[in-house]
Amino acid sequence: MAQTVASGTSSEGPRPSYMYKVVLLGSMSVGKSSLAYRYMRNDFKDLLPTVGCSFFIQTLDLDEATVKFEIWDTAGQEKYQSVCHLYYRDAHAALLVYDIANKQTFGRAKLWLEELEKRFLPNEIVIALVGNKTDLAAEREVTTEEGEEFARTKGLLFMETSAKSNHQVNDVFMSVVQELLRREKEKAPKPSPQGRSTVDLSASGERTRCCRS
Ligand SMILES: Nc1nc2c(ncn2[C@@H]2O[C@H](COP(=O)(O)OP(=O)(O)OP(=O)(O)O)[C@@H](O)[C@H]2O)c(=O)[nH]1
Repeated sequence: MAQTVASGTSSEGPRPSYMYKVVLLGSMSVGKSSLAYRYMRNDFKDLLPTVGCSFFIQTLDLDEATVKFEIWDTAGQEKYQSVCHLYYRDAHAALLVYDIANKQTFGRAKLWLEELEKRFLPNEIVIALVGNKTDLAAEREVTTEEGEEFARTKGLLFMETSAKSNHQVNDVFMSVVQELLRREKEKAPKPSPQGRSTVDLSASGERTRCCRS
């Protein structure tokens, strides 16, 4: 994954700095833009449908690292689907968003997962399944258990949110960051018994990418 120069210091020495691209995918009107807007501005308002893609940058100063998040909000309308892969092809993480009050959008999230599975190697990208609009509890068509079960079988992070009532929006992005950082740690050089570092060559440098574009 993309590690840039060390920046800042902590009690344990210089803090590493990472840049991650996170892409929001899902059917039209599930609330992708609203989630991004809530996360970036802590606000909720009626937004126009996304045209193509919009892009935000958020910097997080965490204890263990500085993380620069590039958040790519894609358009859910069918007419933009053919260009979507251009937006997610070098992503480090994807949020597959559906509307808990619209079962069809849950089906579409599953199709998005198939698409990502074709284009990325296993574990190459962190994927979170996000059931949005929990404030519409009375209209719910997808149970929490259905979402959880699907995420569990596919090894995805899972969370239900409401961009409107600000339910777990920050938590979704934070759990994605934590998972990305956990994977960074896993790949970090491990000290050998003699005290010398061993480097996992398969995990260092540029990521191996799948063949499709
Ligand atoms: N009740 C409720 N409505 C929401 C929530 N999030 C978004 N909405 C509404 O759902 C509609 C679509 O929201 P957007 O954020 O534009 O959805 P989108 O997925 O970005 O849509 P596209 O840009 O067309 O792909 C808007 O009317 C929002 O106000 C939520 O958490 N609860």
